[in-house]
Amino acid sequence: MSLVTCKDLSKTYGSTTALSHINLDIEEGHIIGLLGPNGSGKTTLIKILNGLLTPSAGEVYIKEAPVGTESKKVISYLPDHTYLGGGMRVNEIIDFFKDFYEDFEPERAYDMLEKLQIDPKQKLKTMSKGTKEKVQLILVMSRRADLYILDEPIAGVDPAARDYILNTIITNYDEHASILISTHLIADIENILDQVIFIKNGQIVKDASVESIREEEGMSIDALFREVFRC
Ligand SMILES: Nc1ncnc2c1ncn2[C@@H]1O[C@H](COP(=O)(O)OP(=O)(O)OP(=O)(O)O)[C@@H](O)[C@H]1O
Repeated sequence: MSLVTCKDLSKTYGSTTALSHINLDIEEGHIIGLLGPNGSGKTTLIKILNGLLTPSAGEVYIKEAPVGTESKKVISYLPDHTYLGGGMRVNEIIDFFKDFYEDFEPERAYDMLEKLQIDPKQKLKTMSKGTKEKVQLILVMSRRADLYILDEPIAGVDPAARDYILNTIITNYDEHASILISTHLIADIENILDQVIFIKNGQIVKDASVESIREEEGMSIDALFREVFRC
């Protein structure tokens, strides 16, 4: 089943066109990189998929239904900024997630916290930026969702922890789920991707499997990105 379908989707902010006639299909069982330069429309697209922005034109379906309460239940979303109240302890946030999301599995969250040596009793506001990001990613990946949408998941995380986190991402998701990851850290992440979407000035300029790109272009995704988007 198609997890995401966008038909002729456009978004404008006043006179700025952020997305222009996007047609997109995301199927089950893929890890997809949403890649593009600054201001190309990645966050706008992600916010529309999560119902935080409404399209100016076109249609969006999540599992064949319009974006709404039901689609929010099947998408686990990591935004590009901190959204959790700083005064809470991690274990309190875990309790909150457990009440809020039927598909949240606390034991997975505690297991990942332990591996990353994060104390569940610690308050968020006393944590470093990178640790806070790790906590948020752990929470998002501890749901049994159909679609994970991660907006810049590893930007503030140190390189040693990135490997663990990426490994956690690929080992913790169900084979019927898909993950859409927006990032500028392509070299770090490309080994776990099997599909990439290149977006430029609000338009999709490439939507292909990583395998076909490596075969046809004979280069890494990082190298191709630098070529396509050379300034
Ligand atoms: N609230 C807003 N009001 C007006 N213009 C906006 C707003 N949000 C985004 N834009 C514009 O829409 C375009 C797409 O922005 P968007 O944040 O989606 O890009 P992005 O690919 O996520 O960028 P980055 O990689 O820098 O995070 C840009 O031209 C941006 O200036």
